[in-house]
Amino acid sequence: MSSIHEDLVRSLDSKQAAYVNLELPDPTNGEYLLGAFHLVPGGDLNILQAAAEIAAESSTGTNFKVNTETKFSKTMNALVYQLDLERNLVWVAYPWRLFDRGGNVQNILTYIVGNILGMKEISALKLLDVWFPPAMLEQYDGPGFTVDDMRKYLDVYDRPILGTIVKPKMGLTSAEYAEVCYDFWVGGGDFVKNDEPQANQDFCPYDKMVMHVKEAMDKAVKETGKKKVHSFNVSAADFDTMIERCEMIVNAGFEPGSYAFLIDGITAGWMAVQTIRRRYPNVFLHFHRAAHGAFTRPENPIGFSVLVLSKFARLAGASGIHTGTAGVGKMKGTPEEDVVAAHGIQYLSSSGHFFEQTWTKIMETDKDAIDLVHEDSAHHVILEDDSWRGMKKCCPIVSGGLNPVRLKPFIDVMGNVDFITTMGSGVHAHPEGTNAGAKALVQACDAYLKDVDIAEYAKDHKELAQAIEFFQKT
Ligand SMILES: O=C(COP(=O)(O)O)[C@H](O)[C@H](O)COP(=O)(O)O
Ligand SMILES: [Mg+2]
Repeated sequence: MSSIHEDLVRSLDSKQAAYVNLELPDPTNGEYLLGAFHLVPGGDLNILQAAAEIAAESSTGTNFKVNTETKFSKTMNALVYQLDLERNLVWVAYPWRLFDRGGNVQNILTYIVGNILGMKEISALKLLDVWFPPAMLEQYDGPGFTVDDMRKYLDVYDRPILGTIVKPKMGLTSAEYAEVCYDFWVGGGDFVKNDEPQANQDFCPYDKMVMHVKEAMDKAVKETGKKKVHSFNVSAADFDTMIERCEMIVNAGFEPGSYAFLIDGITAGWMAVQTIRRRYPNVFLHFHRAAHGAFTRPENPIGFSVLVLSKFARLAGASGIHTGTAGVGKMKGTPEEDVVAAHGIQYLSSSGHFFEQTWTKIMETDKDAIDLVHEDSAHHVILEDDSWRGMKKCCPIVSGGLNPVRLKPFIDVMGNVDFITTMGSGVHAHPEGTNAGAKALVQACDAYLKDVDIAEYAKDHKELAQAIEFFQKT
């Protein structure tokens, strides 16, 4: 241990010392969930003292050593096990026996990004990356219905699933709403989502919206001969209403695979996410992350990263989560944030900001399973049979502010096409309207797949030419 670290350890009081072990033999021995935090002390404490207070408050402790602790309770203490003083980074190991049994994600978050974000002892505290041991992954659902299942339903492979959000965000009647869906679908789009606040507004009653969407989808499928998908926001005031909305959709005659359930995962909550995952394992669970910016924006010193949010969404069973456009669209974001998050949830094994996460529940002893694991051409680890052994993939959903002109620039940053893109203004602001907007999106995707520059391709694809003219000038 370096002398600086020895000095810091000597500065700990007896309570703090019980939450630090800079010589923890093997943090990856399977007992611990690991977290890497950026931490700047906020008061008189040095970084190790502050980190110890964080470890205490986010596991078994409080601000004073209590007389009621026991020999066993001390074994549940989180432990600060690594420091990087240059970058103000601290690593904490959480005995995952601390967490509620039965695969409860909100319980973990209550510990590791709960009270500690409010403590006086920090002026900056951000959970940048998290690592789950294989034995822990066994306890969590992971996704049920994946984007691969959606691809099979749509018969769409080797390209992004092309989607939109109906705009205006709110204010259309249910019939007007469904008409926009129809225009997009017959323009060649695959996937339409409710916008994240769409619910049971008096001017667009939920039951009528569902019914009109079904009619529009049937018409579009008949005319195009292609399957279509609609993602319904089922977030609601309470679980009964949420389930009622799900059942309304299930009983409206939609083909299995043609609908997804959208949950505003942060404002509706993790229990809503996991309830839907468990009640409807064969429905694509679409995690919209409205309000995530309060925690994840790169300039926010207190919160957690897009990668952390996305990893927990996969653990909870989201089939897809919005992971951002890496700054190509309208939202704040960078490739280091958004693309790392996207790769962190769509592969079986990937490098995060600080941890290599392998999403297999394969135990070392499960030798026959190991040879099912191999690498694809991009050296991403994939599991031959994406069965119980591996936690299924979670699909990046890429949206905010994209348009046909920005599709290729985003793909170039993303490095693959295995995502769903949902463009709102990028379709409905097209000078010739939604149907032309959809055609422009399809044409931009075709140009990409044919490796033709969109300006070239636009020469004999008018909707794309109009989109370039319109979106490039803005
Ligand atoms: O309605 C939209 C996008 O509409 P538009 O395409 O008109 O911007 C989504 O709610 C944002 O994608 C959320 O952002 P993110 O996807 O980053 O979570
Ligand atoms: Mg939206």
